[in-house]
Amino acid sequence: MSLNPVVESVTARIIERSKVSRRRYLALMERNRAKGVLRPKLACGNLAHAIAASSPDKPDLMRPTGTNIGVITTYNDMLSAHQPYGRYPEQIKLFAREVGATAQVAGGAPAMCDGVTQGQEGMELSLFSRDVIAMSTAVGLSHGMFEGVALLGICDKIVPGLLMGALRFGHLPAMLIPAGPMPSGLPNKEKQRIRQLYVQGKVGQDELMEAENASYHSPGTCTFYGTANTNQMMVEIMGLMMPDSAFINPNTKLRQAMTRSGIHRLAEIGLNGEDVRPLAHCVDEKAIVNAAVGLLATGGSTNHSIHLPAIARAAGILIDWEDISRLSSAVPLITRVYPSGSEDVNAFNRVGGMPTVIAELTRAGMLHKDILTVSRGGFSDYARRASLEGDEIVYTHAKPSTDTDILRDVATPFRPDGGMRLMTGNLGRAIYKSSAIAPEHLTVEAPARVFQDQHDVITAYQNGELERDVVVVVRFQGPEANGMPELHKLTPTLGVLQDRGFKVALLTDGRMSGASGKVPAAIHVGPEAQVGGPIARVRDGDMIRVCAVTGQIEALVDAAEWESRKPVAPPLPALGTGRELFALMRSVHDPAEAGGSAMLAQMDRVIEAVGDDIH
Ligand SMILES: O=C(O)[C@H](O)[C@@H](O)[C@H](O)[C@H](O)COP(=O)(O)O
Ligand code: SF4
Repeated sequence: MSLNPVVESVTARIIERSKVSRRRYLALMERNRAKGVLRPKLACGNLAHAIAASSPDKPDLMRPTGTNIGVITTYNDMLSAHQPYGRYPEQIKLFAREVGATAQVAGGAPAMCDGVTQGQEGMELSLFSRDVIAMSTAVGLSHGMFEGVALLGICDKIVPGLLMGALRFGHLPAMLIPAGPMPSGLPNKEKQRIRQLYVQGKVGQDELMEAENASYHSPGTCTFYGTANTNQMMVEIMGLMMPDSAFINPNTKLRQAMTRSGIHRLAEIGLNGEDVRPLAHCVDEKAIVNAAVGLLATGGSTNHSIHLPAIARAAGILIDWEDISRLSSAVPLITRVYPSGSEDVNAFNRVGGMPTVIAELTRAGMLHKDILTVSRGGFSDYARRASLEGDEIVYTHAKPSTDTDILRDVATPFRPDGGMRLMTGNLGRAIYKSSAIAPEHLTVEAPARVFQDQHDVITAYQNGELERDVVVVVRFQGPEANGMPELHKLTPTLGVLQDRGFKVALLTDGRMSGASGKVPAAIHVGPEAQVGGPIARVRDGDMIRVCAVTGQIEALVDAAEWESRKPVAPPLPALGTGRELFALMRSVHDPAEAGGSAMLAQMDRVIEAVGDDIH
């Protein structure tokens, strides 16, 4: 099947828009390769420091012709998904030695668990922690000791941050090394039901705690299709991890075999390997479009409407929400995984998983087949299912889905269009995830109730003030205001109101979790309230229309009255829990649609100043 014309035209539009920035990016990566810091150029003192503690690998590390893999690890015990990484570096060193290579931990990067910080002050550090991760990745790789990079990360801001940092060392080949989802526990839908019972006072804290522990019960990624698992999908469909490696559970033989084969392959594609594949050439416009297509076809996290533009920017590629919306009009929704469906990622993987998704979308002409991947055979390798025969991984062609309630073919999709769209109107621009919304809720027109703090919404509910059709407006939640937190704690409360038959929608310049689902939400509204955006003009009682059918976010207020209104003044910045440390980033960031990064906003200024005078 030839390439879908919308995919083709959006790709062409992105290539055209990115011509200058992509040219400069590739020139800088060539400068890094030709004149940058690489192991053979280190002085004796530099090298001695780098290998002082690295017996028994010292002799190999002294050989400039070998392959030394730099590991960036984001291990900590806060993220169940990252807990398995604690043992990975020692395993990776062993696997590297098996093929005459070496590995060293180049550095670590922080990782925030958005589940631990959800509804807490720490969530206000979450989005900008992605920049900290990118810069930490750069600090590790700046040692210049490496011919290849192994990135250990899975969750929300971590994979985007790792890629943003590693792409600035795009002259080096790199690979994401996943660790996989935890085995299924209490079903996500049942967890959500018990949360709603708790909100209504029908179950107590002990029952809620028991349900939460039964849902989040062991090492591995949470099993809903949120931002973390959307990351895994995205990295796999970009060909930046080994084929069919995203959704294998931790602590299994296949998982360990996949890590081993990844490290062996990384030695082959490293700068001194026989099949060099620099990250800068793997992440091109077509790979970015493949990621966007995967996001839409699988009903992935709304956070990727921010992360994908940021990752693309780090590779000199410019995408916007119009690109995503245009693709969404052509890309069918072919998976339903919680919150868009009832089943979890383990079930998704069981019924066919990424190989079946990639095979199906490729067959339908929805994906670029000619992208450079870390796998030897190229993109077609990713339409293959991995299994173990003894200790060896064998690949077989992907099979059709075995459960069409979870995964379908393109000819019989859940929806003819993707799970996400751009919303516009007199309230600005926003993103709306439609894949998890029942058809009867796609248009909500109701009076506004305005808040400036998510916790006040729950208080208003508890005081019985929201028992009606309502558009809950939560503003001053943008990157400039307080770091653009997720407001996912509102989901159970708004879900209760919706279940009672009220027309309910959320409108916010903040974010929602990839795990948020059933309640209509127009999010990432820009310009944000903090910079005087129109959302700062909304008053209690204004009729607001949130319509995913027409793509509209509209304050139904007399035009002259609307134009005459002044934006309300911002609240004072919040201090405590380290939030004051991030004031720097809140003052210089890009808007959400351009990726919401403070680091990239400033980077682009210096790149613009240097222009083509790269040397
Ligand atoms: O974007 C995401 O996918 C979320 O940030 C997710 O990583 C977060 O952890 C949720 O908050 C978990 O869901 P609960 O908060 O419902 O447990
Ligand atoms: S998926 Fe979310 S809640 Fe689960 S470990 Fe990752 S960041 Fe934490």
